[in-house]
Amino acid sequence: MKRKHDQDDEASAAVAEQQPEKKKKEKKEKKKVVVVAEEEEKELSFAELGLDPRLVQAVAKQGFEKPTLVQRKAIPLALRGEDVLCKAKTGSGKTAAYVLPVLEGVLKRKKTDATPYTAGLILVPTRELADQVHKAIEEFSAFCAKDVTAAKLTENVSDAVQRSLLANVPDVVVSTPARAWKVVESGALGLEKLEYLVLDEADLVLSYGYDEDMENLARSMPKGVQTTMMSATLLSAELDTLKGIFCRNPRVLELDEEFGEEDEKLTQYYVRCGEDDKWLISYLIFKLQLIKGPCLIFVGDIDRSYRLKLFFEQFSIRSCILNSELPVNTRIRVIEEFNKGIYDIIIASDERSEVFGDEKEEKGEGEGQDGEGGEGEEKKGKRKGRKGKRDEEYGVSRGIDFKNVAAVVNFDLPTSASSYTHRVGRTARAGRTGIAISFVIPKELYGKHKPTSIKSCEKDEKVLAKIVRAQGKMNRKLEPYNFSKEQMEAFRYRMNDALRAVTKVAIREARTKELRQELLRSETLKRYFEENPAELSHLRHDGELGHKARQQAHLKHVPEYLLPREAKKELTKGAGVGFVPFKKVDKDKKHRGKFGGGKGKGRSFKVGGGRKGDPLKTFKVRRKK
Ligand SMILES: Nc1ncnc2c1ncn2[C@@H]1O[C@H](COP(=O)(O)OP(=O)(O)OP(=O)(O)O)[C@@H](O)[C@H]1O
Repeated sequence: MKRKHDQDDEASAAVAEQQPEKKKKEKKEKKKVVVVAEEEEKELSFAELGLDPRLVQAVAKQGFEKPTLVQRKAIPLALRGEDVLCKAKTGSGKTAAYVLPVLEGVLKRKKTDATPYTAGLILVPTRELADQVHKAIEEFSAFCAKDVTAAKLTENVSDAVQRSLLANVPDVVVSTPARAWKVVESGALGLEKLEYLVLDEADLVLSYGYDEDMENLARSMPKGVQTTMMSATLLSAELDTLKGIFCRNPRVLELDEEFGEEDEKLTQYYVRCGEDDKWLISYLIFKLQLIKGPCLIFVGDIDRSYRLKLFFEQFSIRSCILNSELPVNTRIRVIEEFNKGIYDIIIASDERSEVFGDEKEEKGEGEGQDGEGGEGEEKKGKRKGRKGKRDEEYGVSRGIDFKNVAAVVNFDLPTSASSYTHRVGRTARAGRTGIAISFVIPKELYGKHKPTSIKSCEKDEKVLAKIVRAQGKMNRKLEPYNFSKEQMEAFRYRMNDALRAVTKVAIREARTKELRQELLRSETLKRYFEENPAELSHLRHDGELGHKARQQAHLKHVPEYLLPREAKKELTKGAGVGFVPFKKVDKDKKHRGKFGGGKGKGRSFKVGGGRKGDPLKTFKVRRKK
């Protein structure tokens, strides 16, 4: 990729020659940043950061009492006009850290110059994220809506509509790189007066195959655009590429190290078990309500998500699906409804970050020898050409602010440590506590239960080792859990019954049915169907055919005699928000927040409603020695 500030080849070669010098200088710079950061450690308020009172008012309206670490560090630098390259953990408040300075800049300029032009461009890797960032801008500019306007370019709208949206000359545009380039190329969006550029989830913006769009966009911008780049996971190679393209001398903020173990709000467990056991354990966890509160379950692919949903339905466990096949409006609606508390369980297949997660990491950690590197190459080949019904701009584990998630369950482990970091980052956000549970298939058990086997789990143990290392670098740790086999066995026949009912045909039918329903709901297709009623009736008629998973009434209830005494109590108490522990509650430890939780080894969880018992205790859950 070419540099925005210097596209001349000779100059680039000269820059390359100066690399060692540059690196030394950068090292010094980085040290300088850490020192600056320490000096600024005083906990400033939003007003003290130098923000416009209208922005401060909006921030207060959202209930933000004081800036988070990343906001305290990044906002002053950005307000001073510096380029910022920032790595801070998931859920730490990066959105406000980059949005507020852009809004501040626009407001300040408008006091003396009201000329309309697009001054800020915020690039994000997915449409869901663009929608979320746009909403955040609307909230932060609630008290200055007349002075700052923003548009997002990710709606499923026609080019004409998008053109008219841009004809109003929004101050800030939020988009994926592909869409931004499309409108710049068509002349609908002018970047000649651009002042602020933000790349959120910066590493992913590169790895999503947006290279060409980024290159084109960089060429269309004036020199000296102030650039901010944010991510929770940035490897040094990516940092270098991004710095090379967009920044001259960015201030680098790496905020991970500043979190000690005592600050940790995320509790992480992994469960080593057989392929069918994870279905059994998941059934128990959700049927016995051992996890309460909103929960995200990640699975390896789309078919698997429907399979798990249908499997859960056999037991009357309700869940909804999120995947790249669903129309973008549906995905956004699902996220909104989950955040409003309409659904408690989302089963998400995170195909997109799965596809690109490994390559970077293999390179970054120098561990491409285990066979995954080759797979990466194959994936790379697919990257540009992969077109079809799945959305190329989909992603749920990156950046989406699912609210108050009590637990993230990696039903299928992701294939990279960075993908894991982002998935578990959907919980324990903004200072709340959260829990992550990951199923890991030991090598000797992989492929032993064909009906539930999935290729992506073949190297679970190797991936787990990488995850443990990566989390260790962030002062986080994963702890093992073992479930008592004997206690689980009583439920196994029910699980097998349910699994048998969820046939491939039932999955296919569920998948097409859901898609069909969403298409019928789609606003953009309404007019088309009005004009083509025959197509609509065909779609509806089609919906009446096909197969369903066999419904088995006896599975919907857990018979009394199967229930461990304490778990029975939980079921009859009804749903209450709170996490029910996997182990004995230590009476000496205090309740630490809405979902319970604590820190360090031997941490304990408050049982919802102050209950004494621990239902999972009855499963003889124990930590491995
Ligand atoms: N100063 C603050 N005080 C309280 N809550 C905050 C503050 N800043 C942000 N939040 C809240 O924290 C949550 C996470 O913020 P945000 O989505 O910006 O995190 P992030 O760092 O971008 O996460 P990710 O890496 O997953 O993208 C949001 O719900 C947001 O409203």
